[in-house]
Amino acid sequence: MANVEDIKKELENVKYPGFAKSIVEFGFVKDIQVNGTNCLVSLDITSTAPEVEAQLTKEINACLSAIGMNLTLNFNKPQEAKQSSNSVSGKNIAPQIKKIVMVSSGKGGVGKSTTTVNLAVAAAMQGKKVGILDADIYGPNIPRMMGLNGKEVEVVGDKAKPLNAYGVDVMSMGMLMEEGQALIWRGAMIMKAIQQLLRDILWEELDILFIDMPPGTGDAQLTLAQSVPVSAGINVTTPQHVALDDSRRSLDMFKKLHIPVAGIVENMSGFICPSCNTESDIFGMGTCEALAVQYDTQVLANLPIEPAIREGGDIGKPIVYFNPESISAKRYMIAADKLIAFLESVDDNISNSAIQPTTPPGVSACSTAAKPKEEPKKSDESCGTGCGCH
Ligand SMILES: Nc1ncnc2c1ncn2[C@@H]1O[C@H](COP(=O)(O)OP(=O)(O)OP(=O)(O)O)[C@@H](O)[C@H]1O
Repeated sequence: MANVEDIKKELENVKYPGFAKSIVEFGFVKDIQVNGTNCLVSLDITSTAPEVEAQLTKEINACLSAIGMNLTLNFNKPQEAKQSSNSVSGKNIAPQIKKIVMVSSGKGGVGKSTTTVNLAVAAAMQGKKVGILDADIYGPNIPRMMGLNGKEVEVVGDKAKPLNAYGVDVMSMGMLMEEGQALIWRGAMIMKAIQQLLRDILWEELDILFIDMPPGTGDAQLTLAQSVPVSAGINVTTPQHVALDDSRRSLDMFKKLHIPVAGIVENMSGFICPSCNTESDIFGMGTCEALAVQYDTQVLANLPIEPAIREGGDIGKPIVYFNPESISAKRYMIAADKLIAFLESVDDNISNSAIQPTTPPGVSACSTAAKPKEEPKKSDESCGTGCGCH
């Protein structure tokens, strides 16, 4: 009859799936109890995968029945992470935020920060409690665009308080680091910084937190998706074909990270002449429509090149707040409205009401405000400034 030593010897022949070492060498065999021809083996394993447990059960059974033992196996394994949201790790390090919106672009300079600022202010103007996290470590422009450049961050205990402008809470890498520092940042540092910006900032209860990401599809995007459930992704692009190629990468990334796509913002789409206030096509307009169809999403807005948008960014006075009657402001308002409706549908249709643990089931952070009417000016005549209108 076999004793504990005999059984241990047999178990030395059982390799841990995928490795050359045995379960004994790994130290996974925690206890062996023998009672006549019955034995109880307890294993601590590191994998939650059911196939690992199944394979070990099969192999241990085979080798112990060969020496006439009846086996009872006990597995002690880690809890499987709940996959109730797109948060790959199942973690949510910022549960007081109901909806997180990742604003991304395939490449830099297409107007991602401008879009983030104006959409966030538009959502706040529609009654939402909104925040912006400027995670663009390579070019943290949000403080300037929100008129917060040079403002001191208040520290409470070991946490920092976001600043507020135009009803929006704002925190930026730019407010917390020395100038130029980010240029040497790589993978792990970016990941740590993003997690800290979510965990160590005193974010209040927010309906929507917009996150202005660094351009591209790298570590920052992955870290964010692994740290919090992201309810929606917005892709900002320009209508030129080369930008659209980058956009595809960005939209593919959303797909891979299981981030529902709220839509595409086609920025610098046409030109609004400051003299005659008419819109004309410069680089192409409307090319994102086909992209949206391809990715089963919508175009949230076509934003023209409008000098007032750039000026508003430069002096920290977002157009949507300071010039709400402008064509661009109205388009931002409609885009925010579409986004809010989308965020509601994420709750209703994608059945991920647990996407944010603090939102009780059935309660949405969002309501749909009345759509502002857009009244683009029609003009039959050129203003004579060469804007291209006719
Ligand atoms: N629709 C627009 N009309 C006029 N100017 C615009 C428009 N959109 C953006 N800009 C201007 O273009 C410049 C780049 O915009 P922004 O900083 O928002 O781009 P970004 O994609 O966030 O860039 P980065 O990759 O450097 O962070 C800014 O000066 C901004 O004011």
